[in-house]
Amino acid sequence: MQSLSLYFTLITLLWIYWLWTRRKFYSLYPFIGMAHHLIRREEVLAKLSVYNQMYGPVWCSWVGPYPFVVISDPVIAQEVLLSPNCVNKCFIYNGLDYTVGSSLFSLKGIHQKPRWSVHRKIFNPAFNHKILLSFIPLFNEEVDALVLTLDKYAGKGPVDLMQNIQTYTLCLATRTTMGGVSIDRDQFEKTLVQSYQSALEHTADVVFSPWLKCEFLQRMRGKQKKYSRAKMDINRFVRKRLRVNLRIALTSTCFKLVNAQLSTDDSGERSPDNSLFIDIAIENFKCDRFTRTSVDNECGAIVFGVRNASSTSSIANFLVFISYTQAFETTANSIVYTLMLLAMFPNCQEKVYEELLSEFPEMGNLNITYNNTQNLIYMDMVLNETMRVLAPVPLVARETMNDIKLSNGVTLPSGVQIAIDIFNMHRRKDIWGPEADTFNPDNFLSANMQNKHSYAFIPFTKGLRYCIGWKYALLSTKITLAKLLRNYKFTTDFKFENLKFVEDITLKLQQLPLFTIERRNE
Ligand code: HEM
Repeated sequence: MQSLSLYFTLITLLWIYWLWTRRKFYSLYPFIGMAHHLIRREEVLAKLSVYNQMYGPVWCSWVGPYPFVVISDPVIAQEVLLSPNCVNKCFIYNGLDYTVGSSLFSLKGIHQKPRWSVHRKIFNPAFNHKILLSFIPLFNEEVDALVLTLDKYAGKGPVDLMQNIQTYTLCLATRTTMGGVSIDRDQFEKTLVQSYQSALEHTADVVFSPWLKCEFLQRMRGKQKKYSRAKMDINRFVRKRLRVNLRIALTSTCFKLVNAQLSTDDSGERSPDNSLFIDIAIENFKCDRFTRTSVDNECGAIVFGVRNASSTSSIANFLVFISYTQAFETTANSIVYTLMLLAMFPNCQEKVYEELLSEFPEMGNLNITYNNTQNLIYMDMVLNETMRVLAPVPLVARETMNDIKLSNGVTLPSGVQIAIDIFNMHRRKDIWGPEADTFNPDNFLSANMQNKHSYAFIPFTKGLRYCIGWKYALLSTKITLAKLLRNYKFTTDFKFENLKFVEDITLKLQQLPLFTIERRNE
């Protein structure tokens, strides 16, 4: 017996040695695979890049017991993103269900209960072109308020823009998804944006280090109080807004019923393709297609990702995550990162400014229209290049529901996890040229885009589960950038080469550069 266990120990040690020494596996450890790389989030993207160089654009490893295929090849990414067998998100997103509650972002499309496709169909109309156009006056109004705020910093020392821009995009997200009522910006700035930051930090912790769901560990790290205060603030705010909107909706239903008895005229009714996100959620609640929890989760998630407070008492229940991130954090990041890159590459900033001067020759409060945004061709190139070189969501992940046969001859069995490494795919030198790692808006000249695969650039992903808010994000970002860059010049001492990236579900910078802002006189 003793010699048998000695024999097995020897075999195991030899096996570990073999894995260790073979170049192919030299850093993918047995038993845990690449799980240890997820703990230090500032290393994830750089490590994936090393593995991509070693194994090519499609390779496989393990995260604990889960087989993980990592893809940075546009052709294979397209096959995965278009496959109905890959519509489910990977197990890592379970961390979101834990903190946010299930929302469109993490819902599954499993065969018996295709909840994701049902919710997606219901919400698509809230993001249609007509609705988007109706938001333009509100976008203009909010940027004007932002410009007033930035005036305080013009001509003064270096400033951190992120807090101001996040407050701004949070106001926008709230007003456009939860109804156009005006917002108390001071309250947003002092409490909500900070609460959101804490909540987001906690969500990233839970997603990448699931053991941090343990309340005891949170307490040991001294973060429990901060997180629960954040969740209370956010929950209070969302519930207040929901209560007001529900009250208005239910009152208007009563009015409609009374009116219907008095007359058959229903001209006051809002057409279904002209409804806000919250209206759609509430309509579905009234006709029993959504539960009250679904309304809470979907509205909370689209703005904040807040989970139903009564459903669980754990510290992380209803914390913030990704759709909240989607609705305003990714948008805020894209705006600040574009300003940052233009500050680092002043020639590009001058080209944007010249384009803006010819579109808006007059100084003062601009009223930017949809047509104006369509004329800003160079601005489009700059925005695309920002999202190429700094992919706002660097990784997305799926799980196969059935076997799927890829065009490279590989069959992925059901239950395999797939990560699409958008960050490194956007920087592949064989696709984007030898300067792929630097910022050059000319990459998006139509002549340079002609021979590129349509999935080589996917900041909002493509395929079945592409970002529902992509047009909203692009339009609001363009209007914001146009007003800011027409009014101010941005500079920074920070160098592009010194940027260090953190995979925090969205792309973060280890150190965010400070900006100097100067008013333009022309
Ligand atoms: C620059 C801004 C944005 C970027 C880069 C972005 C990017 C993305 C990406 C990459 C995904 C796919 C995630 C995955 O497959 O795992 C996604 C999904 C999603 N996004 Fe966005 N997003 C942005 C803004 C927004 C906005 C403004 C909203 C809402 C108003 C939004 C709502 C959503 C939702 C609900 C999903 C899940 C869709 C589904 O699974 O059917 N996003 N986004």
